[in-house]
Amino acid sequence: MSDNRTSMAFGRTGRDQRAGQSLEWNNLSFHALAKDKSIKRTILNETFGTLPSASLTAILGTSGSGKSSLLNILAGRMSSTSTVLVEGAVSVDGQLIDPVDYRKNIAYVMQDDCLLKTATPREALTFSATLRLGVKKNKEQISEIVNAMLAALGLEQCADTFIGDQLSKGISGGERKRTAIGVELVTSPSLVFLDEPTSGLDAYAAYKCIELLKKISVEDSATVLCTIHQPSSEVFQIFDNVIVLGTTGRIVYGGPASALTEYYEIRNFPIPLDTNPADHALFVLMTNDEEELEKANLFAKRLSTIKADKGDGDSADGVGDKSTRVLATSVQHLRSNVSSIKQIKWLLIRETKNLIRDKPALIGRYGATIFLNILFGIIFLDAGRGDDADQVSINNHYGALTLVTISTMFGSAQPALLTFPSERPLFLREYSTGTYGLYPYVISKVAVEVPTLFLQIVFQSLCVYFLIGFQGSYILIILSWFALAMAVNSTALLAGSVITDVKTAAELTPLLFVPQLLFSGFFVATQNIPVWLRWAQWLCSLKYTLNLLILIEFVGNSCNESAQAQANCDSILQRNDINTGDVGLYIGILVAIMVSFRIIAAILLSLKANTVF
Ligand SMILES: Nc1ncnc2c1ncn2[C@@H]1O[C@H](COP(=O)(O)OP(=O)(O)OP(=O)(O)O)[C@@H](O)[C@H]1O
Repeated sequence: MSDNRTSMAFGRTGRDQRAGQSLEWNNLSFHALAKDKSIKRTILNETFGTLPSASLTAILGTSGSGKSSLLNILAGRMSSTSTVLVEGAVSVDGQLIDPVDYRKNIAYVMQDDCLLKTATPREALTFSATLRLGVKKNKEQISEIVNAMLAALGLEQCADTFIGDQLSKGISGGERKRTAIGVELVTSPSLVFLDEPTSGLDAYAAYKCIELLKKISVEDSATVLCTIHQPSSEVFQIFDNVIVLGTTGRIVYGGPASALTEYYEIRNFPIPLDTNPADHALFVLMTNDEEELEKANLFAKRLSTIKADKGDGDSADGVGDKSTRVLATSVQHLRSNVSSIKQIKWLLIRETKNLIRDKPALIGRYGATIFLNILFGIIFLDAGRGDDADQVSINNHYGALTLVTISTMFGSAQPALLTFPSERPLFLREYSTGTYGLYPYVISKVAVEVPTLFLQIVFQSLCVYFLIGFQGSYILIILSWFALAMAVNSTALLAGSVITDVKTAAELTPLLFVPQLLFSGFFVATQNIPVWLRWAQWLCSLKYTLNLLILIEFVGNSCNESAQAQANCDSILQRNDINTGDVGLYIGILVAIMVSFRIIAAILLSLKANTVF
C-alpha cells in the first residue's frame, strides 16, 4: 500500500479529508392528491430540521408517521407526481438545492439490499468503485480503496463468499447490509442516507451496523441520516441526534439523542426507570392524542428549536461560502462516469459471471430444453419424413413444427421473465446512482443473451431436427427459432420492466404468451379470427416465426413429391394467410418486435429509475 493510503478510512485518503456537509430543510410538506388535484391526505406537514455536518442522526416515529417519506424526499428519491405533491426548501451548507438534481451526491442505502446474489462483497465493491470512481482512480488505487473498505466494514472474512439471497445461502444478513452500505460508500459521499438499515438484523448485528455508521460519520466526516424502528438502548446511545416524528410528520423533537429524555421530562412525560428513551418517546406519542400533546407543548415549534437543542454549535448558517465551493467540487467529482466502453466491459463480465455461477438457473434452462425436445423428438419421431400427401402424416409434420416452436417461445421467455423482476431493483439502484448508463446496460444484456439463447436453440435443434426429420434447411430453421427466442425475450423484458416481483411475472406468463397461440394458425385458421382482433397478430412473434418456418418446411422439399402433397402443403400456407413473397415482411416484423420492445423496456426502466429512486 502506498504511503498516502495508510491513513485511509472508508476509501478516503488523509489528503482527501473534508469538512463534511450540513443539510437543512424547512416547510417540507408531502401530500397525497385526489383525482381533482386537491389534497387528499397530508403525510408530512411543514416539517423542518437540520443535520449538522459529520453527525449521525436517526429518524424515529410511529409506524406510518412518514419517516421513509421524509428520508426519500431529502434524498431526492421522491418528488411531486400526478398523485403526490412535495413542497418545501432543502439546503446543503446553506445553499438551496433541488434534492432530485442533487441525489447523485447522496449515498442512499435502501431497506432491501439490492445486490447481485452471485457476486462477492469484494466484487460488488470493486464494480461500484470502478464505475463510479474509475475516471480518477487506476486499478491499483481502486483495489486499495476496496481492501480498505472491506477492512473498515469488517467484511474481510467473507470478502470472497457469494452474497446469496433467501434461496441460495451466502453471507449473513448483517454482512449483506454492510456490503450494501460499502457499495454506496466507495465514492466517499458527504451525505449518507439509509432506510431502516437494521431491519432484519439481530440485536448484535443491528448494534454493529449503527456503530459502523457512527464510525463513518466520525472518520469520514459524513453526515449520516437513517430511519430506524425500535432501536435498543445500546443502539440509541450511539446516535448523535434524533428526530422524532409525530402524526403527519410533525416534528416532536430534533436534537441530541442524549437530551431526548430531558425534553420529555420537562413536558411532563417523565421516563420510567430502566426504559429505553426511544421506546418512551414513541409510547407517549401513541398513548396521547394530538390535543394532549399540543397542550403539553411537546411538538417542536420552529427550526430554531432544533438548532438551539443541538448544542454543538454547528449551525448550517455558520458554514458559509467555503462549503458551497466544496459542494460544487463534489458534484463535479461524482458525476464523472467512466466511458461507455468500460461500463459495457464491466457489465459484461458481471453478467457472464452471473450466468455461469447461477448453476440452478443454468441447469434448469438447458436441462429443461434438452429433456423436452428429446421428448418431442421421440413422440414425433420421423414425423417430418412421412408422406405429405397423407393428411394424417402432414398433420403430424405440421404439428411437430408448431409444437417445437411454441416450446421455443415459452423456453426463451421464461428465464428472462422470472429472473428480470429480481434483477430490476439492482438496475434501478445502480442506474439512478450513475454507476452506468442505460445503453451500456442494454447492450451488455443483449450481448450475454445472444450466445445464451443461441446455445439453447442449438441444443434444441440437435434434439429435434434429426429425430423428427424436418426437411427444411437446418441453418434457416435454427435462425428462425433464434429470432423467435430474441423477440420473446424482448417481450419478457418489456413485461419485466413494469412487473416488480417474480410471482406476478409467473402469473402473467400465460397472459403474455397464450394469446399468441391463437394467432399461430394451428388451432384456428387466421382468416377465421374476427377482423377486429386480427391486428393483434402484429405483436405476435410466434405467428411470424411460424410463417417463416412453414415457408422453409412446406415450400419445395417433400411437398414436391406429388400433386396431393403439394395441395396439402399449399393449404397450410393458405390457412395461415402466408405469401411466399412476404418473407421480408415477416423478418421485418420479428426484428421490429425484437428492437422496439427492448427500447420501450429500456425507456420504461429509465423513467422508473428517475421517478422512484
Ligand atoms: N406515494 C404515496 N401516496 C400516498 N400515500 C403515501 C405515499 N407514500 C407514502 N404514503 C403514506 O404515507 C404514510 C407514511 O408512509 P412512510 O412509509 O413514510 O411511513 P413510515 O413512518 O416510514 O412507516 P413504517 O415505519 O411503517 O415503515 C403511510 O400511511 C403511507 O401509506
